[in-house]
Amino acid sequence: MSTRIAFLKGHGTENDFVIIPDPENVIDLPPAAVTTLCDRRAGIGGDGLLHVVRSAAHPEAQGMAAEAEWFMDYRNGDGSIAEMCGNGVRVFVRYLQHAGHVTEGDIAVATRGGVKTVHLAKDGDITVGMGKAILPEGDVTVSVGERSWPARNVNMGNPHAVAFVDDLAHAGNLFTPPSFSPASAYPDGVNAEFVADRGPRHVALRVHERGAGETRSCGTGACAVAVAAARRDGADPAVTGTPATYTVDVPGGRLVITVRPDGEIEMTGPAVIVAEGEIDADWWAASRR
Ligand SMILES: N[C@@H](CCC[C@H](N)C(=O)O)C(=O)O
Repeated sequence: MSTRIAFLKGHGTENDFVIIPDPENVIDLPPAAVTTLCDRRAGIGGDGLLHVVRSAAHPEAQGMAAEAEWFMDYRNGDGSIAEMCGNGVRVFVRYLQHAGHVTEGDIAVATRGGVKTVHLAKDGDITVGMGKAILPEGDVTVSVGERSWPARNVNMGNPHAVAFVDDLAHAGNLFTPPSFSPASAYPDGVNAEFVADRGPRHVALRVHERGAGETRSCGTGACAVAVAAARRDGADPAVTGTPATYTVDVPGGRLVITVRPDGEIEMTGPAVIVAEGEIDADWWAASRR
């Protein structure tokens, strides 16, 4: 492996990522390397890492290579692997555009949550076909400090627990993860969204992400929230036959989510490349000892 490793930094509604372009999948990225790169003091800093690999070169994506040239090998900032990242997939495609790998149009991206179609315009916001949500049955309670709320399970490829609250401040500082009852509800961990109403079809959320802590946004989380809100509001498109569009404010900006009668979900939001550079070879070598 060459010691010259390129990186970029990007964000989507301030959910920020270290981007490591590695088309042929030759860079060794064990969890410790990911945590070091995502460290905000000793590394580059990010909620997660987007490892950009050709699908044909990655064992987890070879089966999707005929449909999607590129695989988003997404890692959480703590080094763990997640199935999907909604903000990440927009930033991933913004990177592909920046690098000249794709131009405007519909871009298929392989993820662990399946192939996603991303609509890319020359500039402006990016729309992603996020697929359908699964709503596992089961009563779950989420607690922060002295407060508890019922939570709705929504799986967007990755797991979410959505709780409607009167005031986002009631979720506390979220320095520690919320707790769940039953404690066995999420054996693989969960992303927890706390949601407050802002107006008709307009909500705001805070999120505690599995593998990252509180972040400024979560794209899959915003989709999970729109699905849960539509059910709560009697606007479930599967029942009404009419699409439901929700504006979801996150601490880092705004996402717009549309749920269609067939269950397909579209997410629209920004994606920004902030910087690019080269990782210092000595730092990289020392950080891996
Ligand atoms: N921020 C992401 C979600 C990233 C993965 C999540 N932390 C998990 O472990 O499932 C998004 O924008 O969807």
